[in-house]
Amino acid sequence: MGSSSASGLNPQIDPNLVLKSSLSASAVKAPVRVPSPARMGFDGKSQPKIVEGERGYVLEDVPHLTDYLPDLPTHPNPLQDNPAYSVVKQYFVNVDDTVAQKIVVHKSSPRGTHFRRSGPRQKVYFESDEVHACIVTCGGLCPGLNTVIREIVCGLHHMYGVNSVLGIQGGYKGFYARNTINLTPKSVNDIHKRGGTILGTSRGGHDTAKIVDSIEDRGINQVYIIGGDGTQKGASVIYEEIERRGLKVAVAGIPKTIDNDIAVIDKSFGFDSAVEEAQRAINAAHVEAESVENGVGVVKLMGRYSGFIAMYATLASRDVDCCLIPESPFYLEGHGGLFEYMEKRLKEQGHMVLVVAEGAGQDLIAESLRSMSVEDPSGNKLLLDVGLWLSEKIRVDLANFPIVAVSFCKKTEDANPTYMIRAIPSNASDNVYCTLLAHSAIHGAMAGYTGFTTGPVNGRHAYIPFHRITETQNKVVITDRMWARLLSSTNQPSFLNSHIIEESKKEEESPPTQLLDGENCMENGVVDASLPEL
Ligand SMILES: Nc1ncnc2c1ncn2[C@@H]1O[C@H](COP(=O)(O)OP(=O)(O)OP(=O)(O)O)[C@@H](O)[C@H]1O
Ligand SMILES: O=P(O)(O)OC[C@H]1O[C@](O)(CO)[C@@H](O)[C@@H]1O
Ligand SMILES: [Mg+2]
Repeated sequence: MGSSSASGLNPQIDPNLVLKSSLSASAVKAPVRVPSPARMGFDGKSQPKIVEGERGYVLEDVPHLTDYLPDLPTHPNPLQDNPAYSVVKQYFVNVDDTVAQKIVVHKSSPRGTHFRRSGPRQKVYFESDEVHACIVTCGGLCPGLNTVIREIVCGLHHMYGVNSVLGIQGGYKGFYARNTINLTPKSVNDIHKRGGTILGTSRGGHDTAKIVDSIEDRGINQVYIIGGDGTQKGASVIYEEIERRGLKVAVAGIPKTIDNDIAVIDKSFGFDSAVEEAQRAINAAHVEAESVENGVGVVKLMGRYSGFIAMYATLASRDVDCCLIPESPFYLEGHGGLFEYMEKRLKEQGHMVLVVAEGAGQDLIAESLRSMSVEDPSGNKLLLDVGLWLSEKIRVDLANFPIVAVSFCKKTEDANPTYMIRAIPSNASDNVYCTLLAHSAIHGAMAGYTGFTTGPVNGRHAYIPFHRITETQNKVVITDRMWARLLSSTNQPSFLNSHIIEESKKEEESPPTQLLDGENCMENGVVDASLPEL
């Protein structure tokens, strides 16, 4: 059965590659529960695992259990005997396969950054009946959470014969403050048809030591963590503590964010569903606005720091006259301001629809309300209600504008579908995407990878080190072509003077994350990752 072939880097890796971190040389020898400083820096954080190859090739690799437990035995992957999968030619991913972060290159470009390709490996590091997995969902809701839960449970069972999967209830704090539930293919069979998460979720309450104690006490050896940027930061410290304690426990993150603000990956699950649902709210606001003289519909959508939902909902709808997002500062009065544009628009067509991301204009509102900054239990800034504020401003202040009829803004609708768009079940394409994410995470954990997040990079699923997706946030680049498309489709002002545009262009000249760099991914659009291959 078991052959102990694995080292921190895959043993079959291209010999031309040069290992930059010191992991294999200094890895701890003892097999179980040995505190392992091997890849830890002085601050107790894992060091990035960088491998360099020819012509500027760089692999930003993810940790492997054998980095700190070098003598772990391997086992043949049970998928090779699975009638559904064994027919596939080359079902197993080659150990040297990596996914390029940049796909738009020039003749003389270096080969650039790569991530390890996800998918099933020939050898696995867990036997079926040895696996005790758990799943936790943290942060805000997002369409597709239940689908990911379902597919982890069913995938582990059907592909790897795993029967022990625990659901941790109520987010991170559930590890030490709540009972667990057993998840079986039968119990999760229909959950993808429901919104929310059957496990419950929460913000705050991340106590690393207590969480890892609970993992150890319960004998859990695969931890699947579904959540946004905060959750992935939490997953990273859990992984570090597990490595420090020398436990054979794989930690796999599955990125969840309705705002699509997670860097590196093409698109987050639930985003498409949310944009689709937002169309209904925009339609409703349009019908209302159109039905009265000078009617204005204000639709507030989610997007704390990133305006992707608002931007895509606007681009898709064609009924929106102005889209306001956190990345694009705006002002109300004076030349080039919102009110001037609204006057013009209302004179032209007698009604208008504004889409506003909840994080837009926060400075403006704070100025006018002189409010205090408050945080939620996870430390996220609580936002002031831009929808309500803007509707009120329009109702009161814009009515004083000289050219506008007295009846102006008699009716200003503040449609607030903010929470509506995240409580729905995922749509068809998100469902398929969630399945691939779940499978990808399972294959990675079974193959002994740990401390990773999984997601599509240019349409191919990859294992990405935690720090790569937590160090920056994905944002709409307002000097990029996608935002220009939006401006040209709504005809709204850019609210920027040429000086600001030049400054922001300069800022973006430093190497950005993949999604900040328009050239990588459909001109800073969202790559269609609905049917990527593992
Ligand atoms: N830096 C951090 N270190 C450890 N845990 C963290 C960190 N930041 C956030 N967390 C934990 O992660 C969980 C989720 O964080 P948060 O509420 O910010 O949601 P999120 O994962 O970012 O999702 P959303 O997209 O909904 O904001 C919380 O339990 C929080 O305590
Ligand atoms: O009200 P809650 O649950 O804290 O979540 C609101 C936040 O969650 C998000 O949807 C992120 O998941 C943000 O867009 C929004 O600001
Ligand atoms: Mg967050």
